[in-house]
Amino acid sequence: MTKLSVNINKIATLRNSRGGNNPDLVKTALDCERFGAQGITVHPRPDERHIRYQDVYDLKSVIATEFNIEGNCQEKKFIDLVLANKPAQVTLVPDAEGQITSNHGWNTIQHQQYLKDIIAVFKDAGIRVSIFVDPDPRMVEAAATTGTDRIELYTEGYATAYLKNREAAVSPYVEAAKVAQEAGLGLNAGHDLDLHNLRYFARQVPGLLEVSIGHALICDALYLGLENTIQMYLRQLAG
Ligand SMILES: CC(=O)[C@@H](O)[C@H](O)COP(=O)(O)O
Ligand SMILES: NCC(=O)COP(=O)(O)O
Repeated sequence: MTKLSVNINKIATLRNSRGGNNPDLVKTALDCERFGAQGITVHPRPDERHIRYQDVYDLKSVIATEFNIEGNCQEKKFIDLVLANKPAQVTLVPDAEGQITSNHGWNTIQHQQYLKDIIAVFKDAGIRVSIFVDPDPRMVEAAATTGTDRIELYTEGYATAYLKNREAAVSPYVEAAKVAQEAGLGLNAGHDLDLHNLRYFARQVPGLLEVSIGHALICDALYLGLENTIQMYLRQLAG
């Protein structure tokens, strides 16, 4: 079964736009769980433009499903935040400063030693580690030498190419997933997955343990309601 982890960054974006507490991020996370989400994902960024560091503490104390914190482990503040909260999973993303959103995976060959060292820190704290990678077999093979438990395949390329030719779009992801399986790595995926492209991806990619979805899901919820939307995403994953 592939788990759905709802990324609630966009709820925080909306809240921050007026400075108050509407919508309430913690309540939304609990509602996502109540509506069937099997995990909650946040991606605090150094400028706190959506998720604030304090949000992570507030969420950690109430979330009953899998809590996944994504972010840039080259920031000391991020490492301290994760170690203080001990989520079920940390996903390491190589964001450059000022990026609008995540737009590439780790070069696991170039940063192999750095990743080994930082992954050991999180694993010593009992936190499962996933690293964000492009669907490139060389990057997946090198990821397997870092000690990470899982990889998260960056799916923006799939989402963009899906409407033109879905077979070609998913093919590198299927290959990357096979390499991950052979190497004993767990497999997550995320970025720009939506109600149109999710079912095909989940059916084609072997061993998919979890998807994290935020932007499209929260946009859909504006029209369809949050409970209904989460149920619709879960149905895409059910086959
Ligand atoms: C890691 C990833 O794929 C991103 O999608 C991220 O979690 C979203 O971040 P933003 O909400 O800041 O665009
Ligand atoms: N890891 C990907 C994620 O959490 C959500 O990405 P998106 O659905 O907001 O593009």
